[in-house]
Amino acid sequence: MTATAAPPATSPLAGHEAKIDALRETGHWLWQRGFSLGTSSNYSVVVSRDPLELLITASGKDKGRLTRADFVIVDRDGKATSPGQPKSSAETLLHTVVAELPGVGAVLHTHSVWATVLSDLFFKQGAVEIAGYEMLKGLDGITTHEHTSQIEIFENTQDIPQLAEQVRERLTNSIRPLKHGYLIRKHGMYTWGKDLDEARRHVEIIEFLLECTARRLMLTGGLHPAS
Ligand SMILES: CSCCC(=O)C(=O)COP(=O)(O)O
Ligand SMILES: [Zn+2]
Repeated sequence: MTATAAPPATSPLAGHEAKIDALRETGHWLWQRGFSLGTSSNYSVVVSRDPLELLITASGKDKGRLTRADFVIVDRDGKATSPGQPKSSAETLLHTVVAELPGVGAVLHTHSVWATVLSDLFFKQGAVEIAGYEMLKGLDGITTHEHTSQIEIFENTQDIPQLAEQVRERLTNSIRPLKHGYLIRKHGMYTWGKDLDEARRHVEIIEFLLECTARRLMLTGGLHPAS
């Protein structure tokens, strides 16, 4: 990752250099893994809780080569906190809706091949069901392989406010709230964590589990995810 100029002292980004560089390094890592190719994906960290403010990637940037200028500070409504900043991610509201949850410090959106394919293959079932894998224990709060995780799938849309409201309803659902992450059909994955390290771990773990699911289907020749 190449060094780029620090934001000027008058910029709303001033003082956030460490978080910016951590997100830049995250983008480079996700790009290397093939999870954030080209301009796909977006990433955010919470920089203020009350009022809620996020540091988020600007829209349309190559995520493998983010510069220190490729970031925006937004409020809970997804609006830039001051004029003159670049346009924030087109999916900003999908970050703010998750970041509103207490305990969330970072949100990562990726576009891996396996998440994209499985989000379509399992769309009619509503979720990818993942059960019995030791690697499930890499997800916050899971302590045994004897666990079933449902990675829910939302239909893709360009109407991000409407999708954000659907996600909000599922995040706050009292019976079975979304945990760890979700998929958007033929699009990608959202995951989050208490901080950037945990969100990165969740990306790795969920991607591993999705790849296991997909490769198992390919080897066994059928859509029998629970068998
Ligand atoms: C070729 S990626 C299409 C847009 C998208 O899904 C994405 O994740 C990146 O959008 P952004 O506005 O955050 O650059
Ligand atoms: Zn996307």
